[in-house]
Amino acid sequence: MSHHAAEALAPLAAVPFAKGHGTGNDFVLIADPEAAHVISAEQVAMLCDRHQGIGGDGLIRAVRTRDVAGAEDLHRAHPEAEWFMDYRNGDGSIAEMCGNGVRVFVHFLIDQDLIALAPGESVAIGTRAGLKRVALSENGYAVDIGSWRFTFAGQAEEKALDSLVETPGIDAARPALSVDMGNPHTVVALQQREELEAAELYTVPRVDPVPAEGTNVEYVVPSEPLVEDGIGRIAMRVHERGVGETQSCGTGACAAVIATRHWAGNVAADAWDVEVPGGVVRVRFSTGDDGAEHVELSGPAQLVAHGRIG
Ligand SMILES: N[C@@H](CCC[C@H](N)C(=O)O)C(=O)O
Repeated sequence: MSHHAAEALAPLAAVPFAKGHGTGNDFVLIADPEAAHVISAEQVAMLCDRHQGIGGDGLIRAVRTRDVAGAEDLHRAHPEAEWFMDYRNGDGSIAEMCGNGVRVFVHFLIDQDLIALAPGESVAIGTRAGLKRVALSENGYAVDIGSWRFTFAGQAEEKALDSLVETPGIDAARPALSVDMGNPHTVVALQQREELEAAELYTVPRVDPVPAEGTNVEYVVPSEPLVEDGIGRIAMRVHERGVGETQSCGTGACAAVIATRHWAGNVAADAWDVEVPGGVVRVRFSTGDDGAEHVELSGPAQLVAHGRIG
């Protein structure tokens, strides 16, 4: 670690952390039950650095919802959501939501004895994209991501749909749909598996026009057949806003299924398996208590290490 990094991280010296992942989307996790730590964007970027830090696609701080500035309404409306997922991308920027992250977050809360969760129960978690319920499932953890909408640069749904994305390694711009999952996504339709493999995701893809809040970009290819035994199947790679290429993106997988279902017309699939470089996550649709279509994401969550900073 450089002298500068050591100095910048000094206020966090000896703070315990865990390292975890969900299908290879990896995170540094810090429990902050007393809201004692202000972690700057620079400190997040240093901790997430894969060469000179712990390494991670993002950093997640577990803090009580009542202590989060900006979460007052959420706390009032849902006092049962004791814990808040304070999520930062690897570059230190703030993201509203992380589908893989919230599963790993709940696993971490259990690991730290901050909550207990029995099969059949769910826990309410505060996020910048609102309340999310997470339950144990036969597929690891399942989170109700909530409702979604097509979006584009703040326009209404009817005008929302198309954009073009240029990517090194792919010979021409490809059509894309922007989907708001609480955080922004642009899903790019590729024609075959070879294209998915050829896409070079070391640089930020050129999305035209660029959505106002920036975007995560998912590249998707349908399996053949698209639906087998009632399960839809797609393969996906992702370039995450504030990170770069990652091995998985949970909200991105939900957006990828929504876009694929739209492109494919009426698809009779109860559930969808999304193959990502780090594994497989499952996406299901249901009608929520609010009458809107909800998206459920399920998949594994693992902790691989515990340590102390500094
Ligand atoms: N990997 C996440 C999404 C993390 C946030 C994203 N990079 C953003 O800026 O919106 C997921 O699993 O959903």
